[in-house]
Amino acid sequence: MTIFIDRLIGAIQEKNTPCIVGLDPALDRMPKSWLKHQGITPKSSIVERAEAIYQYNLMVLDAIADLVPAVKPQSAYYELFGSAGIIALEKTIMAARDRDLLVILDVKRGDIASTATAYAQSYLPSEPKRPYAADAITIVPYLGTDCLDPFFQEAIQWGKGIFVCVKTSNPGASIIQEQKINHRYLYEIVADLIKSAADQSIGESGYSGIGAVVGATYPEAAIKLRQQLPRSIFLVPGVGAQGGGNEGIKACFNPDGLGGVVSSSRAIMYPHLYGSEDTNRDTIRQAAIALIAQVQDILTT
Ligand SMILES: O=C(O)c1cc(=O)[nH]c(=O)n1[C@@H]1O[C@H](COP(=O)(O)O)[C@@H](O)[C@H]1O
Repeated sequence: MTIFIDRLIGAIQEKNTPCIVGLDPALDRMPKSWLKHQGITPKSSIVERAEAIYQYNLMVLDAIADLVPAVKPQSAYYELFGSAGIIALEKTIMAARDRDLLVILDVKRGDIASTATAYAQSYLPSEPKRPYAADAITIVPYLGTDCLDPFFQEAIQWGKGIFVCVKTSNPGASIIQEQKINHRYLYEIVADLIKSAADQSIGESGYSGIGAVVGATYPEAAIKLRQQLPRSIFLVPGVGAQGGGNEGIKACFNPDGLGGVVSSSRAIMYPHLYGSEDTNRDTIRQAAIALIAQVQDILTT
């Protein structure tokens, strides 16, 4: 069995980019012309809307599948439609796998040990054909080590990945994550909790799939965290729509040009909202190519 981290690093090297695309399908961001073409109106049923988000994802997947190593669906955009949305998420995961893309399912879960195990078994099952079968998930750390360990154990057992929210990209993150305890930031203490599981699960690629979410919006934190967790893979959001800069992206990578995946959702999925005249398969592809070029430039200079 080739474990998640080695498949991810292999796909990054094959596609020659650490950029990934977030699948956050929101009807109110989709072009009106596209919705009209799909027959979506204010009277459309929940099932029709959920099918529309799946169809939109197919357009995005077809535009970017050969360019990037992975996609990151955010569960909330699917849960919004109840069971129909869950079906749309399952179909999206399967469509991504069919296109040889790794799937990082963004669920940001966290709970007491017994429930954490159930979450991990739901999203990271050993059989790839199970619903929700993702390659990695995002989790939140604030219930403590007994919340983290079941996720780590399940992931290590089945060769999957975990991204712990260590320093998130949002503007309010510092109010909690930059609290100081004994002269150290809370995010550094959270990183300590990951280190031992990460060190015990280093793959042939030299990296560990026990990783961290580190926003591109906080370069100083990223520099510290890169030193603290040298072998962990970082999920790096906050580029594009959230304005994270080159410095923050660069800080998340090691000198070998590896160590992170740079994730962009809205700026890729909805080019018409970010300066492009239209959104279609071509403009989505162009948006992904632009991100890839930007990141390549950052990592090679
Ligand atoms: O885990 C994430 O992906 C994540 C972590 C974080 O710190 N900040 C963050 O924006 N995200 C996710 O990234 C997506 C937003 O990406 P953009 O549309 O590119 O800004 C949403 O799905 C967020 O939930």
